Amino acid sequence: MQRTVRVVASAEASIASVRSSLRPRYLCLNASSRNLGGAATLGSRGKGAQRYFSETRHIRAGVAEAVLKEAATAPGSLTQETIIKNLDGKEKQRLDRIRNIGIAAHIDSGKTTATERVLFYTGRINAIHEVRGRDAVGAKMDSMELEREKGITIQSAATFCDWKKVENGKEEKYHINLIDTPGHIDFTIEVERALRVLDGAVMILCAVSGVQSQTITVDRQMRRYNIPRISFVNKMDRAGANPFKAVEQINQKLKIPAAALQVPIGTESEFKGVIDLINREALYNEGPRGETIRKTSEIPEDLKDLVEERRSMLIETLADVDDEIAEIFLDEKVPSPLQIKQAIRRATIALKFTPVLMGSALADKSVQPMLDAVCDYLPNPAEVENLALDKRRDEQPVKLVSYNSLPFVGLAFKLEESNYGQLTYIRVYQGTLKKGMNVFNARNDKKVKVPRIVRMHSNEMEEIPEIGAGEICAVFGVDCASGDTFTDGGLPYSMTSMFVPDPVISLSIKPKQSKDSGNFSKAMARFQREDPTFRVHVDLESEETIISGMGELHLDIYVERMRREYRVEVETGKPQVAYRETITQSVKFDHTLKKQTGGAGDFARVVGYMEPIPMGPTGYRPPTFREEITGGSISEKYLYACEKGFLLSCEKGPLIGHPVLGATMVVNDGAIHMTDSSEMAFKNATQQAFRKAFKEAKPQVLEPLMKTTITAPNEFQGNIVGLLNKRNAIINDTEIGPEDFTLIADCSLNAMFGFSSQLRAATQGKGEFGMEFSHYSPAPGQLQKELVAAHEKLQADRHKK
Ligand SMILES: Nc1nc2c(ncn2[C@@H]2O[C@H](COP(=O)(O)OP(=O)(O)OP(=O)(O)O)[C@@H](O)[C@H]2O)c(=O)[nH]1
Repeated sequence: MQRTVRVVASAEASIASVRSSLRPRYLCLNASSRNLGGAATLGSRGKGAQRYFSETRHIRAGVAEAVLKEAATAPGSLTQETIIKNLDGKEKQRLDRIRNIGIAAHIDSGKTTATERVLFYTGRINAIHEVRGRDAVGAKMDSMELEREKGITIQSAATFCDWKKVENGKEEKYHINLIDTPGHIDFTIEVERALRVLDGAVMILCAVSGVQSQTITVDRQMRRYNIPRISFVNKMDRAGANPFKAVEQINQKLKIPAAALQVPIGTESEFKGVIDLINREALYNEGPRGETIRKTSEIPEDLKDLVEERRSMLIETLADVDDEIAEIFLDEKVPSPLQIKQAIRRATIALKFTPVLMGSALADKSVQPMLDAVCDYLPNPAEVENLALDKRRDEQPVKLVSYNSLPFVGLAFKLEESNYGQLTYIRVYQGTLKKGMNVFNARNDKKVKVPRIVRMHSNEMEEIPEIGAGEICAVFGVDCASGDTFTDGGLPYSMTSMFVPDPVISLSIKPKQSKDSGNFSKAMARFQREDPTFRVHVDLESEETIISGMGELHLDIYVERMRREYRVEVETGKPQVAYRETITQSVKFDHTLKKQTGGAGDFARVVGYMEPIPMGPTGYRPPTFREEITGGSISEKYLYACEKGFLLSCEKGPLIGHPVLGATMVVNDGAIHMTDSSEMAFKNATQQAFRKAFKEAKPQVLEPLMKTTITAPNEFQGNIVGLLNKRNAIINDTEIGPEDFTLIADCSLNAMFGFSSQLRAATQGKGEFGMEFSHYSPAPGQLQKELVAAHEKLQADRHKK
């Protein structure tokens, strides 16, 4: 399990220290049977202790808070379990009934369609609208006009709902905060930031395609943030649906033990419902939109064997990942349904297992059992370890506790511009966020007042006076950047933010009419604030505004949003690839900068060598600078200037003006002049030495290779292999399914421009593809020559001007 709870040397000792800081009479609380919120129990200290008992009852809430406060401020003072055990009953129950979940999957698996059902069955919406449906309304969670038009999710959308789960004839209400994320890799940051703040996820798979390229990406992202997940095999109504193939693929390809909790009743258009393997019960959806679940213990005769076979497989898989089931299994006994459920919960939260459910969102089948599974098997906020870094204590990690009366700590994970100003999504990790409260931004210590708090329901909102720990909300009027931590000012905490991939593609952009430049700048500033993978900079040489992002679709969407939301028509240049430059051999340098133009001159001499850095596990490494000066020929401050000069040079390589990777510069000697040397002289000398040495070190242009996944009906395989061969792609894997095939290849990004339209033409619009940055690799010789020549011409033209 990666979500290790930091077991502290002695939790009890810490409790003792907290207690000793309290007045002595509190010692009557028994450490082993502390029940701070419930009835305080009497210690074994006899009558003296008894005398204090009644007093303690009055202040026990205070003690609870003191212990918890200490737990939250002293790094590693208590284990998460101890803290949770000590939460008072009400608080425990509140947390127990909260689930913060995300829905993530490959493109078009049915995330939005499934979310629409969830909202309908939980009573959040009164009617179901389909993605690209005939009623032209569009699904609730695809609220952006562009999303509805294109039928894709571009931005993640947050909502919440209450699900009434029936357990043993009793209704239990769960509050679910839910984020629907986009499937396209171009919008991957939306998945990253959602997973960063969620406690669990539903991974949706297509019953026909099983694990697809983006499922693998999503799997990686879930692992990055230690997110427990349940799996939902959707589209069981489609021809060729096979949920067990999907289960097998989760085991094999994602390498996470998985087992089905259900078997389908009927397949394809005859798909009627599922059999719950744990209770051996058939579940049928009834009513116009499948809103009623009819449960019966009558299992269709032809499915009885399959039910027993799959039930045994479930128990066997659990025995591999859960000790309690392993023991029962070894004793050749059969676990009870309750034992199975508890084991699934334990193993899922421990990231050792994923339970697989199945259904068809579009056909309104078997979505409710998936919601039950969210409540049954995904963790509540108190069961997830969330850490902050304590700035006072050398950034040591501290556990945050989802307890309402602790000091507030929250993370701003997403920004969005709305009609009422900037909306900031916040996950409250600890404490309570109240309207009108002052919060502090841990990045810059700025104090901001929270004027309004809302709960988001896609693009609608509901104003609330406060929000407790473990919840997700949005606030207005709080100026910050994505990933900022907020506290109540008392705790010097900051939380680590999400992983932000580097952009791979850029293009120049400018408004067609100069009158639009105000709105153009506004749009740029907003998009950049909202999306950390969208970058904007002005190229100092060409004076052009350059936007960079994750792919053509990503940038196209922003250009389109500029037109629609800001009424700015823009001109864009040809998309440019984010090339890099490197060297392939070691060279020595000995460079002197000497200028004597009357008055004070400039003097700096730098001696050393430049060499390639060996590749790291993820490829070329960032450039590094080292000094190996002996005898103090260059002083510390000038060496610092040398390093600055080197790093500056690496931002724009000498070959084609792109950043440098995989090169190290070592300065091991030099000379200074008593009056003429300066930091500026050493910086410039290093830059000049770098340019010369770089060109001598057999430099190379590197191009990004993209892991490209293409799926299309089998009959088009030949066409697609032809298209890829033309692009010199390296095909790494081909998988042929009953209808479709999937091909995984490494392609140069440069060769993939315009591929989407060619793929459409070659597959009658039935092919799909996705690209994701894989690694940098030397560009083909001819391309390198062309790029260098083009860069030289550009430089010469600029000089002429
Ligand atoms: N046959 C069938 N089609 C479905 C099912 N669920 C969704 N679809 C269809 O699959 C397509 C994609 O559905 P979405 O809900 O937009 O999928 P998504 O995963 O949210 O898509 P992105 O966010 O763009 O990746 C739509 O045309 C849906 O109608 C299902 O259970 N069965």
